[in-house]
Amino acid sequence: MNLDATATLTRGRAGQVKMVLKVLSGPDSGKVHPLKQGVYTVGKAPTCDIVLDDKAVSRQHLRLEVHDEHVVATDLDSHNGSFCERLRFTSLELRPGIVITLGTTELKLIPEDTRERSVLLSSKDRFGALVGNSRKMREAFTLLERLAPGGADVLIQGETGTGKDLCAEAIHQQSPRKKGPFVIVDLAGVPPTLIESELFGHVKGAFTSAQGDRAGAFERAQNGTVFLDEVGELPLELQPRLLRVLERRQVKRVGANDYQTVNMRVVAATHVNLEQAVTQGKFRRDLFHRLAVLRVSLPPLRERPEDIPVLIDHMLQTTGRPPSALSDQTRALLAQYPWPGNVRELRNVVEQVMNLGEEALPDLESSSEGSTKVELDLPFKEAKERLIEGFERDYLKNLLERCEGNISRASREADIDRVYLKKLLRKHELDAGRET
Ligand SMILES: Nc1ncnc2c1ncn2[C@@H]1O[C@H](COP(=O)(O)OP(=O)(O)OP(=O)(O)O)[C@@H](O)[C@H]1O
Repeated sequence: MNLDATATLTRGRAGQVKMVLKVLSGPDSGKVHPLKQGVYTVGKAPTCDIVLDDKAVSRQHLRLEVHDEHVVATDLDSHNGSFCERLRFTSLELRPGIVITLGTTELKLIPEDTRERSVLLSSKDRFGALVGNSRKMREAFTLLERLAPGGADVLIQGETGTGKDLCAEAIHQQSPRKKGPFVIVDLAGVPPTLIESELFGHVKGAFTSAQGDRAGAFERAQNGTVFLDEVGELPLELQPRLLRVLERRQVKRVGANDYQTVNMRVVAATHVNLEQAVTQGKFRRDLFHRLAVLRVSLPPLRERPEDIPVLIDHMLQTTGRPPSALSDQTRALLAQYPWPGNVRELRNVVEQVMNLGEEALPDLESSSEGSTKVELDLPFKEAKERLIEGFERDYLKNLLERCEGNISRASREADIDRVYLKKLLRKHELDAGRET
């Protein structure tokens, strides 16, 4: 490595700031280094252009060559290595948005002119208690951030365990109604005979067991939000009454003569396909259209396997455990399972493993399409490598299929650098004829 040459190039740095390097974690967390075209050294030595006060970083750790739209990062034979997506690299072309790790320090490359936008985008890695880094979840978060502060009713669709409850609560919390009540009615959990009274309330004597007046959910949610979970379970005969509530904000208690005006927002959720329920005559078309004005879909976990590591880290963090609490082997196993019970099932398995140890990992059947399986009779290191290789191959195949072989799209969807993606595709011989 020719440090003199680097110094000459460094002096040649000129022009406008092209990008910034933001320190996301480690002792220098929060620091931002503007990068102009030219060469920078990164390391612990005070003579480096970007000094990191991290014991696990070498004195001269990394060299960055900043170009117009990309940066070439070269490891300077560092002791602990430079990593991207958990893979060690010696030289890598970095595109804006990418995160690299040196020691315990994570560094993110952000284009200067969109710094503000990037911060906003990264804040979309979560919405309330929901986390997710996949493109699909980020899109859902962007939509949710926009619609939550408004007053319009919302329909959340998603399979069981995809976070519909958490999503409804976060919408309430991020709305001007957050100081008001959040009233939940699980329509699948209330006996059909009681749903009417639960939703609309009743007056004394309206039916045999009505011993006093009772306000229904809509009234109880005054100035707040009503969450109608499993709205598809609402009996057909009650559906016109819900429509009236949505359209006129008026409710009449069972047995009462007059309507009362209510001021609340309705957030409804369903795991069934309501359009199909409409065609089957189980759900009123007018009610569906009224409910579906603002629709958010939470994708199943099998369609966003890249969220699995993020969710696992989040689960470990919320229970006060370090990321190392789960071995790479267990992580690889969890990452290749299709999770029919979605995030709830993943959370249950992670909790089980945390409490009982990794031996308690249930026998997760691998996806029918997947070729990844644990080969227990091999030496540990080899078995682990094969498992990870299998996961990478399955993941990439699925990614390419989803993106119809378009590499740029695949790189965006998987949120991995295009050059790195191409390298992975080459490694797994999946690159034939793909140049898009
Ligand atoms: N994106 C997410 N981030 C973090 N945790 C999540 C996420 N999605 C779901 N969970 C976890 O999964 C659990 C189940 O989520 P939730 O009850 O919101 O799902 P649901 O879609 O409402 O399921 P159901 O249809 O069965 O009621 C939550 O308690 C939470 O721990």
